[in-house]
Amino acid sequence: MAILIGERPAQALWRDYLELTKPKVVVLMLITSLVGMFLATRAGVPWTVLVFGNLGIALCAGGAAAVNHVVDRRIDAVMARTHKRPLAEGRVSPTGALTFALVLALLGQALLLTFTNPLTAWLTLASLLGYAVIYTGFLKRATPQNIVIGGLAGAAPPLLGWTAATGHVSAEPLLLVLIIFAWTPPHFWALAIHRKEEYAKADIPMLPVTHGEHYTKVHILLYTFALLAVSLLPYVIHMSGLLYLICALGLGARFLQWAVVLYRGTRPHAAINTFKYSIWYLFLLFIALLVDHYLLLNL
Ligand code: HEM
Ligand SMILES: CC(C)=CCC/C(C)=C/CC/C(C)=C/COP(=O)(O)OP(=O)(O)O
Repeated sequence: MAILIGERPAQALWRDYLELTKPKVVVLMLITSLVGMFLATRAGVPWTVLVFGNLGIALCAGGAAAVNHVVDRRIDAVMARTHKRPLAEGRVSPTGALTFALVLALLGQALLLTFTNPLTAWLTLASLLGYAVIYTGFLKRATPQNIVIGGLAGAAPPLLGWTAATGHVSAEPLLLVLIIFAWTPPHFWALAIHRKEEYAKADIPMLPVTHGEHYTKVHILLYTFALLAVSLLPYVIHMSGLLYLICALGLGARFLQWAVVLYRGTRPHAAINTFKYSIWYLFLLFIALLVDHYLLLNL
């Protein structure tokens, strides 16, 4: 029998707090930080860095996401996609969510400082503030380029993984950041086209609302071209081998195909399908980087 707290089952409470951390987004981020870590070294990554480094990054990202829920609770309540969120429906209070965010962020920072290095802790803190304060608190309501600039925070995890393993920044992880940076606009604007009316209703200046669908589709196409080009650079600088090149070309060509289908407007549901594909794309591209890395090491 479920234990009741007031009118609510106790179990729903932890689920609400988990939802605040945007767990699926954070899991994909963790895959990119793990790949950053593994690609950074020829020798293995120490298990403490692997476990507590990634946990630290995940806790800080989850903390940033919880702040996003607090700041956005009023607009979340207006949009169909987000109106059932814990703060939008009042199941979690802003104070409760902010306390939770603070605990996650402090725990994350403590783990990073203890098991990795100050550089990783600083860069993670910058990403946390970049998303929670600069993107959510300011850019989101200020400019249709919000997600392009704010995308840097979400793109950081491969760099965070790399610095956690090595203690320094270098060109290779910055290339991985660049890949996610170029991926973010097609990822988000495809969804924004699908949800255009909701963003307009919430008065958020997303690109399809301010500049129309056609303009947004052209930009998705351009960024997808740029993404395909940038995704080939790991091969060009001999960071990755032939297996990665083939995967990057195949995955990129498919992304481009979706961007063209979306641009032409010939298929129903093209926008949401492009958004869904973008998630598979990033996941598979980073898996390809990892598999290729270990293949190269064994050759
Ligand atoms: C500023 C940058 C970004 C913006 C504006 C953005 C926007 C969004 C939005 C609005 C959703 C929600 C879709 C929904 O609720 O149906 C979403 C979903 C998702 N995003 Fe992003 N995103 C960004 C960066 C990233 C990054 C860097 C990653 C991972 C590396 C990522 C991974 C995902 C995943 C996995 C989902 C699906 C979540 C689910 O099904 O619940 N996003 N994104
Ligand atoms: C430390 C570190 C790596 C920080 C990164 C933090 C993080 C979780 C970034 C996620 C990016 C994202 C999902 C943006 C969408 O926000 P939105 O407010 O536009 O979307 P929403 O309407 O679904 O809330």
